[in-house]
Amino acid sequence: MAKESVTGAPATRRDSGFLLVHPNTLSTISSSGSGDGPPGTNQGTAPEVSTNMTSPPSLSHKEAAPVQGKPETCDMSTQTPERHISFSPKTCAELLYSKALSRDQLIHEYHYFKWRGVRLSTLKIRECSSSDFPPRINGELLIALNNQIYCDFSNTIEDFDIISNSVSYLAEKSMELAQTVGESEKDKSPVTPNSTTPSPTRSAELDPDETAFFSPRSSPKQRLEGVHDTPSSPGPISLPESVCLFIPELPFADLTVENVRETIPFEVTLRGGRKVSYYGSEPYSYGKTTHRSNPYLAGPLFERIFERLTPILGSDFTKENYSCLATLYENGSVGIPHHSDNESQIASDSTIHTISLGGKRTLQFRSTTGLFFEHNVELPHGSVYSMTTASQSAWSHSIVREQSISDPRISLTFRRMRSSEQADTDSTSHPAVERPVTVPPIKPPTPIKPLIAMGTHRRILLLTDSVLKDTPEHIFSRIADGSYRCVKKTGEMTSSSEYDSSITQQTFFLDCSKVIGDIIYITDTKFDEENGIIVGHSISEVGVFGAGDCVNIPDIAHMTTNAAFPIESDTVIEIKCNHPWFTLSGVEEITCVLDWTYNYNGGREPSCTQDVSLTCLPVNIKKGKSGILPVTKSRDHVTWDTVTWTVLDGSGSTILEGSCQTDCDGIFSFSKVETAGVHTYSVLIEKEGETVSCNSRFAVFGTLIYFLSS
Ligand SMILES: O=C(O)CCC(=O)C(=O)O
Ligand SMILES: [Fe+2]
Repeated sequence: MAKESVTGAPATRRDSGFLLVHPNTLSTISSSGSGDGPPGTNQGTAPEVSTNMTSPPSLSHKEAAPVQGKPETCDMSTQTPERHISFSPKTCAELLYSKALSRDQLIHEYHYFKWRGVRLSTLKIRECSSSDFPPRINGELLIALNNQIYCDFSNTIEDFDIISNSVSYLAEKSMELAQTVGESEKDKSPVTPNSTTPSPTRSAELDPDETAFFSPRSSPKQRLEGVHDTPSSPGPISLPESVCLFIPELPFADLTVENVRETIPFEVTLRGGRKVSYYGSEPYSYGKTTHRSNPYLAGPLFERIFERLTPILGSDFTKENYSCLATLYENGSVGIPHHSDNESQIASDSTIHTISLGGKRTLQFRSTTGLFFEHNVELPHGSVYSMTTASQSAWSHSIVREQSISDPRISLTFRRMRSSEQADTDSTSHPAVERPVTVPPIKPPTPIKPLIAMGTHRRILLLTDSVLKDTPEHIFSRIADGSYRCVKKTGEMTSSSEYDSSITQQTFFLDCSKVIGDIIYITDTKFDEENGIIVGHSISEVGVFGAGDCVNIPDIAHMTTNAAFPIESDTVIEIKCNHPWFTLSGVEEITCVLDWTYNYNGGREPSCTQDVSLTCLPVNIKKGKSGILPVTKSRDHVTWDTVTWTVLDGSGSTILEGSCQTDCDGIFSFSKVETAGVHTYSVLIEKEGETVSCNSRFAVFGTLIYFLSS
């Protein structure tokens, strides 16, 4: 007996998030419209596809037909099988919600589906923070899987009876198996639980009174047969014989519900309205219910049951070995939810045999691992079905509630229990259900070729060392679509007193981690140590577009990276900042800022008209030092204006010239000046028609300029 509910398992298929996987084509297959789809499934809607996908292999599905000479499978269906499969809820849950699934794996899966041409349209990768990134991808995968991915294939459960941690693996695997489908079914040999040499029943030996429950009847057939089932989901045509078998004919057709009720008291009522009585030498607990050991009732009922079944099921089918849970379902509104009888008190190799009396009810099997299959098996009055150990480890079963049924039903379920001594000496619980779990290796799919990079997967990471609280937003507004989202600021200074000029080089790493299509903008703040002023910001841009398609637009000279271009999408880029006014510290993680707050210049957007002051600024550059020539005053004023500046010699000839927008803020940087040759020059600074001339003395060596005095 199992728990009353299966944690996490959906109540209905419709609710369950079953996954339909069609890895090898996304082009034409739609759901059958049978209503079996998962929530949100676009039934009948062709999924978004990549046009160059190959067609699915065409598969022939066998009609369900009993195989002669061996036990029948459980199939009475004449339905045409659906041409897709789904994964069981457990597998889905493990796959999509497992903590074991790393972020990398999720990203891997994500890209797998992208690569397969599945449009993961709702994922806003760039809008997520690192903490909710995996769930978002999970959600997206779930949607994608539910809606768009189908597998054209049918096979028996064993082949897919795996607990997967990789959708892509399953998808690839299913493609392989799709090629061989059909063959394996044919070759399956039946599993016959406790098969025995039949012997005649001994009912004739019973006291005439004891036979009152039972009509005289012929010997039952002495073998088990596969039950007949109706697949209620796409999947194997028959319920595998390794799951459930019937004793042919109806061994207890002569035993009525009323007969049994006269003997069995059904004193315990369980949740859902089932009434139970328990008999057996060992106690039995399931869910919150515990049954103490309880001797079998004397009298004809159990005597006769064992007499009839032992010859069929095997000599160990005895009252000593087997317990009986008798369950009364007063009518069709009482059922038993999906569960597996996998309690540790049940012997690991016990087949569970059930006599079904009264109203004809439906026994439903669902696979719990690997692919999803669902089978309905009708339980007519007087029938006996046997569930194998496999049925408990890889399947759940339930008695479906059917409101229209008014007849009561009684089931007598026999389990071989482990003895107390066994239980004491063997502390391992449940070998029966601890079947080896094959966790397929996470097999990387064929290398992901990004379908498109630029503009499609665009995410922009802004890395800044701003000495201000936040880097002004407009600094990044040059970025074409303005779609920057993420800003990384570490080691930022909050005041100029924190500035450490001894830091001349720092290295940080930027892990692009397969985020294809990223554009990474790296900003820095220029800080005039001598004057204690911030003189501007700069941006470096790195595009990560996947193999063969990368760009680097270094905008500033003082940042270098180790990255050879093009950059592979999973490259770790090392960026060195080797100027004294940088105070970048390590960048380990990327933080996405969703609620960007503009906090530069007291929140005021700089104005392009008022902020640049064209004045001759004091310059103090010493020999042996690097430095800057401030051209504009920019502590609080940063504009879009383009400023040009020219260094002129005494004769008016241009010695040096340059221009910058205010995001580089009119500076000109020096390398170390080792030798000073003294000359007098003038500097002409222009901005939007305004001109300022500062007559200053500079020492200029080649491209080096050394300021002497104004
Ligand atoms: O009533 C039945 O046939 C099934 C009962 C059952 O699954 C159980 O007792 O565990
Ligand atoms: Fe059960």
